Amino acid sequence: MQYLEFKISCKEDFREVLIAELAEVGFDSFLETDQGLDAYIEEGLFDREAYQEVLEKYQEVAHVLVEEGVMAKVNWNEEWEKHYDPIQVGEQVYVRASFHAPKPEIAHEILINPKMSFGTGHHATTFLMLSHQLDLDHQGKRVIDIGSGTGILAIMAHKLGARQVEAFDIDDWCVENGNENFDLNGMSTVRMGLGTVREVAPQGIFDIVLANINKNVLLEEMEVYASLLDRGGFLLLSGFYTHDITDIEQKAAMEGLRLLKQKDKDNWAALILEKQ
Ligand SMILES: C[S@@+](CC[C@H](N)C(=O)[O-])C[C@H]1O[C@@H](n2cnc3c(N)ncnc32)[C@H](O)[C@@H]1O
Repeated sequence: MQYLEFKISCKEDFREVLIAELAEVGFDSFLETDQGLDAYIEEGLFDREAYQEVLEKYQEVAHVLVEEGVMAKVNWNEEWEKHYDPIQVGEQVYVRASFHAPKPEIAHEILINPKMSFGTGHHATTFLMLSHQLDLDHQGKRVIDIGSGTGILAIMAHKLGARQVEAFDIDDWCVENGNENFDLNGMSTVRMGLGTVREVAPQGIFDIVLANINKNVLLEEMEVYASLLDRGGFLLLSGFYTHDITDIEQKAAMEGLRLLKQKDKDNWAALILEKQ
């Protein structure tokens, strides 16, 4: 597989935001550098217009240093080992890779070897979703994770006692990596599916629906999420900014979902909504 590499100069404060935006248009790997970011995308997936739209949005803070150079596949495991530190969420959750030392004193340890997928807990949206999950009783519950990335939220649900966990993502690299992470966390009976919620068309009804994607996808798919939930069930959403909460809340209300709780970090928001 050939990759395009973009060297983007970017102020440190905006790196996370830019990574999230570029991930949405198909970039799947990032390395932070002294000057900003190196961002990578599979050659066949590169959509110049979508990429330029993101950079234009952040033109105050980001510019391309060097246009793409086609390169051979990078050894991401090696790169991740250099750049990925464990992270703790509250008192009870510790996210680490298999090459980090364990912390047995913490209640829930999540093993993530991220490779090319999004979801290590470092990004505010993942962190907020995990924090919301800790506030919800998962014991014996049916949980579905839409846009699962590394599978981190699905794994959290399993660790918190969910009896049924389903997960899927539109990116086949995430599916491959997610399944590896499920195996690492004792979830080898759970397999990540490939596709959008409409394509996968999950069967049955759920107590908790998790979706950390982006504003447009969430608004567009909200009615499907609502239809998957049992009455009294919870929808956890993230992937949008605090200034988008009203739009998300209004759309949710149209689908019979009431806002229960909100958290934010670095301008990113995450909500818990309840199905009426
Ligand atoms: C922001 S990441 C979240 C990953 C992980 N769930 C987390 O919380 O860290 C969003 C993920 O959603 C996937 N995605 C984007 N659009 C999607 C869609 N319509 N349906 C399912 N997955 C989607 C992306 O491939 C990406 O892995």
